[in-house]
Amino acid sequence: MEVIKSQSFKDMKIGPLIIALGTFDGIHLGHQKVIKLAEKISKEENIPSAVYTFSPHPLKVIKPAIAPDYLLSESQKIELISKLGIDYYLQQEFTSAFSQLDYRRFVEEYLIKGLQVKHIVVGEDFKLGSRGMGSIEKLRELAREFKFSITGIKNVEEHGNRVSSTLIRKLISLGKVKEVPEYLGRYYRLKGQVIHGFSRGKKIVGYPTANLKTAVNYVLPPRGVYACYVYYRAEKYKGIVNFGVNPTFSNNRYSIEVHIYNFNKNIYGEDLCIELVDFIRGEMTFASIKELSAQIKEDILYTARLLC
Ligand SMILES: Cc1cc2nc3c(=O)[nH]c(=O)nc-3n(C[C@H](O)[C@H](O)[C@H](O)COP(=O)(O)O)c2cc1C
Ligand SMILES: Nc1ncnc2c1ncn2[C@@H]1O[C@H](COP(=O)(O)OP(=O)(O)OP(=O)(O)O)[C@@H](O)[C@H]1O
Repeated sequence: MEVIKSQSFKDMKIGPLIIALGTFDGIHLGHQKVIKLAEKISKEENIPSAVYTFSPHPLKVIKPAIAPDYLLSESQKIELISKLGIDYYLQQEFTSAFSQLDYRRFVEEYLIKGLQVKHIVVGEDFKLGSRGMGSIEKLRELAREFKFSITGIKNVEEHGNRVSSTLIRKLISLGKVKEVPEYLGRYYRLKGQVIHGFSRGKKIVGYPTANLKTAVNYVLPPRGVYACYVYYRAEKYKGIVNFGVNPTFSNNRYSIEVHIYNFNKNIYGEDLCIELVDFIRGEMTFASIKELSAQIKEDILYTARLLC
């Protein structure tokens, strides 16, 4: 898959293309259906496929106060889209000027004249352009005028809920990580680099932990302990991760730290990916380090049985 990032795809002569359009933070079950259909049409018509997406998240520019944190880093998003067989990843830099572009000009100048788009796939309630004026009905009118095709996919739902990035963010922020795969299609994954903590884990508490500096500002679950799988250099391990400020100690600093089972390598500076499987307990303040260590021991035994 070719990755192209640009402020304007107006003059980018890479078409004709079949595109899936949207923000796509998560690549959840709804997104996957949209992208897979674009890929299928691309094969049938023998025209390359593209995912046309925006970065940063449009709300970071339009309404920063309510802009969400991310479900995916850029590299995770690119990897997932590439696995769906798409030919081009087109990342539109979402600037304030771009946010004011109305949907008609965007379609005409960027998609039709620029990229020579032949078919657009979106969700049926997708809204495009300045103030979200470009509904699927409006896009259908433009499709007739500019002679391209458009497919609006019926909402993918699970348990009566429309699958959306917003819903998945909410589940995570409520600690309901176990329910996430039903909408996301996989466990929620956070990627990061192992950095130095206070070096208390192994020496004082008795359990070594890898402190993670995340690749992006991920949506975070409530402070506490979670069962997880850990990926290190393509190997999968069981793990237990603590999100919090370690209130038992006085020098508080927010950290994401994971204890990997049966593992004793020095991995400072290396990349890890953790998959959140289940909530174990909230973060607690212990009267002594001995009590904290005893609780962690119990957490580790309990979590080992839970992960298979
Ligand atoms: C499974 C697990 C559970 C933890 N639970 C708590 C907790 O409830 N309260 C707390 O103060 N610290 C908790 N910790 C954090 C320890 O205090 C932490 O590992 C220690 O401070 C090491 O920090 P460092 O990596 O900065 O050296 C937990 C750590 C792990 C691995
Ligand atoms: N559940 C779904 N079913 C079908 N299509 C969907 C679904 N969710 C999103 N889409 C479509 O996938 C594309 C990308 O979605 P986008 O990221 O913009 O929205 P979203 O997942 O609903 O996120 P948010 O919750 O932030 O609105 C859009 O075309 C959108 O309409």
